[in-house]
Amino acid sequence: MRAGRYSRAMIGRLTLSDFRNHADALIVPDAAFVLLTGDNGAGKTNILEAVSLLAPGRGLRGAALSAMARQDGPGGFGIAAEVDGVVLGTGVTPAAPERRQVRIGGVASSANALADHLSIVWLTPAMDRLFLDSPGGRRRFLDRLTLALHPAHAVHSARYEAAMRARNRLIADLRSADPLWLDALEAQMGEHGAALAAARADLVARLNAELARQPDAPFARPLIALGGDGESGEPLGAKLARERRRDAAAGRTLSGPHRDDLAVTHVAKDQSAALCSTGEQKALLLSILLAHAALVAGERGQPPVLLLDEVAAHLDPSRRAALFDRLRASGGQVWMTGTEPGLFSDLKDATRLSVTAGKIFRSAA
Ligand SMILES: Nc1ncnc2c1ncn2[C@@H]1O[C@H](COP(=O)(O)OP(=O)(O)OP(=O)(O)O)[C@@H](O)[C@H]1O
Repeated sequence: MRAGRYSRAMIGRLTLSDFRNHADALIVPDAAFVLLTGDNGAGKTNILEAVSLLAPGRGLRGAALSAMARQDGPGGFGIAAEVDGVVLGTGVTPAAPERRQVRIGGVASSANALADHLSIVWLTPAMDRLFLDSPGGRRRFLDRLTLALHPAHAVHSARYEAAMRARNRLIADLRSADPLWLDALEAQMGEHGAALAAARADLVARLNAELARQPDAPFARPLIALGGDGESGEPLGAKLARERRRDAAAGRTLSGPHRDDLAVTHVAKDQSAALCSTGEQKALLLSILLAHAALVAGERGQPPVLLLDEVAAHLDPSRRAALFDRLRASGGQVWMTGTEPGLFSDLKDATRLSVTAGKIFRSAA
């Protein structure tokens, strides 16, 4: 456990330069809740996206870096945040608009190193269809949660994918493929695939244990299960070797953790999440994220920063009040957006900001 290295993970000061529609913005939160309200298109989600770039990856929209620099700006953008006295900075220069640069405490660093200073968890409207759409989105969600607890997950994932791509190329012409090379690739897939599956299974078990500790009402309690074909007990490497011909006919690898899925059940209703109402699905997702935030807090000794985009508007008043209570109890910093300031009127301990066309103003409670 590395928790001793972490202090209070709160963003004390955030500056944006030429990021999306924000030419020059400064936010100095002085409370656990940071509330961003304003009309559609004002630039609220853009601020959450900027914060999400203080973690490894492409942020909460998964967008291209070149799309983030302000149109009509000089090209390039910068984001800087003070986290417990250390300035985390990221951005791109006009000369290299697709090369993300990271500085930690003024020293050039890697995006992965950001995770040592700040842990960030988000929920956006784009995730509303998570239970309805294809398994790929659920796998990415699962892997994002897994990575927060198993830092090596990204490496196993990259090596597994690389070996699978190489295998897919070879089996496209199975007769002239070198069997020894296929053996080697399948052994790699077996090794990294087993690590992926184990980390995911560990995450799911810990999430379910955490969810069982959380109150059931008024939030829906989910039960999570991993669906996939890893149940047979046969090592993946051997299975892949046996299935070469079938995979060659299909033109791709049909077995392995790249086919896993996440099955979520609404416990009280004994119903799949996909059959639940829109608001119930949102509540299930929030329960999972809050349980995950509790796991991250336990692992790191520090709760993550939560970014909740347009979450309050989807909940009825009792669920909204319960959410605010749970968020306060989580002890972390929470950034929330909404078009209606009235949604947040019950929150006394908040930095209230109104956003209008890329300008940010302090607003009264
Ligand atoms: N690179 C960019 N340069 C300038 N403006 C941009 C850029 N990218 C996006 N925008 C603008 O940012 C605005 C969207 O901002 P954002 O998504 O933060 O809105 P929002 O306040 O969250 O709105 P909603 O309530 O509708 O979700 C749009 O008007 C869009 O044109």
